[in-house]
Amino acid sequence: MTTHTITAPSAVAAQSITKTYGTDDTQVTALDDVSVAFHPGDFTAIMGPSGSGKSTLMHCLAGLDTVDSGQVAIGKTVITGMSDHQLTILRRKHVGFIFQAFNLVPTLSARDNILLPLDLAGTKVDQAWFDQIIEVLGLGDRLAHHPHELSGGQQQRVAVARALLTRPDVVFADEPTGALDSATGTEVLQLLARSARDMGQTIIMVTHDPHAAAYADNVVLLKDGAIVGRVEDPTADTVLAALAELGA
Ligand SMILES: Nc1ncnc2c1ncn2[C@@H]1O[C@H](COP(=O)(O)OP(=O)(O)OP(=O)(O)O)[C@@H](O)[C@H]1O
Repeated sequence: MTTHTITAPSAVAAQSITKTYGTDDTQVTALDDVSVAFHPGDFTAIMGPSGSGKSTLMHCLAGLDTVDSGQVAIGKTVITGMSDHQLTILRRKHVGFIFQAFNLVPTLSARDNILLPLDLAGTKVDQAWFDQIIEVLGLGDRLAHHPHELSGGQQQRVAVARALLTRPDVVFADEPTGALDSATGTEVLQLLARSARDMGQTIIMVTHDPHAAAYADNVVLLKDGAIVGRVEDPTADTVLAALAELGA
């Protein structure tokens, strides 16, 4: 694999990325010359009105979608221009995902779901790290259970464990509490905040919920495919005010 290194100490960085969908009069500029860097150990929320480009940005940063121009780097590796195969391998080792719908494999136990990315990457489990994550997430007595035997919150904790186990450069969380009741959602958000604070995990979370964003260290605000602001040390109130200013 050909890799290029960049000097910036970012976990993830985008340099002048542009992404359009469609052609001619149906053309939509989903991302318009976006540059942004996410520092190691930071928990960042991406917010903005519907259609502002949040999902597109996350997909481009994660190497799930290509950019028209500009560059994306994960860790020290520029991923722009990589083949699908190269991206798949890179994602297995360097990126974790947490989705609203959990995306667990129904036929596998919680333990095997958590170990799946390591198995796919052919990497040996770091048992001490596994034990620590399981303890922090309170999953010790649930490891033999299958997803349908777990509550929504437990399933999402399994998804969080799966995302953290490879010690990825970055975890992308897409509305991770969208399918959870508010108490369980709070628990998952606290775990994410803790994994950033205590484990140095970089987390980028797309959310519509100002209360969820308040668990992040900072919020990046998108509008019409461009970054239009940031909220540092957000609270639900400061995020709501910033969104109101955007007309969201
Ligand atoms: N596959 C696609 N084909 C055509 N247009 C698309 C595609 N994906 C996204 N878009 C358009 O790109 C723009 C940004 O979409 P995106 O899904 O990134 O926004 P978002 O902020 O995540 O929205 P939401 O909050 O509603 O999920 C929108 O105008 C959308 O219609």
